[in-house]
Amino acid sequence: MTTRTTAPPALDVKNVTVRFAGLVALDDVSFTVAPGTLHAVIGPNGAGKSTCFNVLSGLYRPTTGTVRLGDAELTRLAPHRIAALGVARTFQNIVTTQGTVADNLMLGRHALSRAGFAASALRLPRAVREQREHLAKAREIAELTGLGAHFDAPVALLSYGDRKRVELARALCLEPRVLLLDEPVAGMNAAERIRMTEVVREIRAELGLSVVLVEHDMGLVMRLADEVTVLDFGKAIAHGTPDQVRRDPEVLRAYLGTGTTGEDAA
Ligand SMILES: Nc1ncnc2c1ncn2[C@@H]1O[C@H](COP(=O)(O)OP(=O)(O)OP(=O)(O)O)[C@@H](O)[C@H]1O
Repeated sequence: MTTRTTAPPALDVKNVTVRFAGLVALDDVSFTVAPGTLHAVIGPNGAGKSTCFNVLSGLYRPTTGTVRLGDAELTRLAPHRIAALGVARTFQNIVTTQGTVADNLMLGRHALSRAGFAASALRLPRAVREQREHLAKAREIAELTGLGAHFDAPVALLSYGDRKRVELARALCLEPRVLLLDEPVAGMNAAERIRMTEVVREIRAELGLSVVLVEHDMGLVMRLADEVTVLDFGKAIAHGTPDQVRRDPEVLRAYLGTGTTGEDAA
């Protein structure tokens, strides 16, 4: 896998508010994901984490506020335009059980294809060459995410942990500069969580991309995050390193107020 030499631009979330009818799901939220860092967004249930992710990936338009990736304003772009600027996301719920691992990763390469449909269908030399290059890249990403041995296997036959990593690998096939990880270990057993933690570490080291992580598993957040933003009732109540936020009185109040404590809730 080629290691990226240029750092991704900063991702800047500025004064973002999202209103649904009378409800304020995000209330004037600002934070910056510094280039090449892993930034976690945590908070109790209903705090606004998914809303925040949906704004970053373009599924929701904020009522006010902006999201910028370097010089590019993402705020009003459609999801596929945001993806084309190098922001890829995973989804909390695994959506695919169709096809092989290779098929799914090639879907992730689709947005990067230059040869048109007709050229591919006619198997013109340029299209054939491009297809071969995409397949080689997909195989590299499968290796990096621990799926190399399953490259030609049907996804439906894989374990839950492996399928979650197919979802991650599919997003990586877009060669993103920023990866949005939506609860990557949800529903996993302890061994699968450890494996996913290792893989996230490896992709960061190898690809140098920025990662935004929404995750309920506080152990994972504390092990992986460089910086954490804590949401509560739509407001950002704390920012800092994992150590700083875990000792922040406002954060403790937010979690204790929901009846959850310790490392298993976010
Ligand atoms: N499409 C929507 N329409 C109306 N209200 C919504 C919508 N999406 C989210 N909300 C509300 O916005 C608030 C924030 O929800 P959100 O799903 O962002 O929280 P969350 O932190 O991701 O919660 P969880 O940890 O339970 O997934 C909640 O009160 C939720 O009911």
